[in-house]
Amino acid sequence: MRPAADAGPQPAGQPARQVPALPVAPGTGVALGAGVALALERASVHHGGPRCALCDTSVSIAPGEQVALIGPSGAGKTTMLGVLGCAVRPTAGRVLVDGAEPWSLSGPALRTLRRRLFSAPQTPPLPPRQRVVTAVLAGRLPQWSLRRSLASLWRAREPEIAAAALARFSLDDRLWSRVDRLSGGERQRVSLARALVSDAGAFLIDEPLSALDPTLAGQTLDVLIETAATRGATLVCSLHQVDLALERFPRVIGLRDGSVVFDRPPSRIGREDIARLYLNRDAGPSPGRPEADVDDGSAASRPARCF
Ligand SMILES: Nc1ncnc2c1ncn2[C@@H]1O[C@H](COP(=O)(O)OP(=O)(O)OP(=O)(O)O)[C@@H](O)[C@H]1O
Repeated sequence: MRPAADAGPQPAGQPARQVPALPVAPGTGVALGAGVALALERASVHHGGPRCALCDTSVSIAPGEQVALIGPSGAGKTTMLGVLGCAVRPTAGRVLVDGAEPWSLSGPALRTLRRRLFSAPQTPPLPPRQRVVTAVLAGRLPQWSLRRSLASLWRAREPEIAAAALARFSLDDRLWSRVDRLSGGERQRVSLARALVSDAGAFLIDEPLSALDPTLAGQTLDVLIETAATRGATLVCSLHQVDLALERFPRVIGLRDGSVVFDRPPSRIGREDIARLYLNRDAGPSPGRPEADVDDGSAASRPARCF
């Protein structure tokens, strides 16, 4: 693993730039690097209709563990991340964060617990007219007082911290740009830079690579993985890039129809497992569809590398 200070993505063939290490958040009372334990116990979520978006699901994620969530559209990945991030309340079952049941806590205790979690949604909620520096430093709001947060809207505090985070994503030259002057991929990385400036013990990241080209996607994922590993933070990341999930994560959970189909290391996930996970049951088999790639018998024992 590369050291945190020089791990930012670099264009191929160019010498590595010197990137300052991220300063540590002072005085928050939250130990940087203390990973958060996350668990679902027979958790279900109904978003209103009869179908469950998450169906009687149990998983246990140790502090500092790195887990990829994969599965077809509508499988329940965002819903699972929402439940783990205490944004979505399970309609049945329990979620546990560091052993505590968030939905039974008082308001202030729940807010304290949520500070331990950093959730990055699929579509970054970045105000278009905001400066990038302000957008990134929003990742520090949970650890700032109200007064300091309001003051930061007027004048950016600690811009060097935002600059260091942006540098990890090769965006340091965009520090003072307006958000609406960024490309979709730049906006996505600005949103991820928020995770780097936060002192959360768990990163729950929903499809962080959807707007990125393949090279940037790999580099960006590496920054997230290295940052989490360096801090000992827990990382749960939903991905549609199955190859990257299998290459970069030690544990991969396959979700389909709100249920866990498999939950194991990539070395024990075969092409057949991937093909079944993504099987489109509305259409019959045809050449080029996932099941056509599966070798009968031996496929399940080989790591999948077919997407
Ligand atoms: N707010 C909502 N109201 C009603 N149904 C919802 C809501 N959010 C999600 N769903 C439904 O819950 C199911 C799971 O959705 P979810 O967004 O968790 O899937 P996903 O695996 O993240 O999908 P994608 O890969 O397309 O982002 C889907 O059937 C979806 O239509």
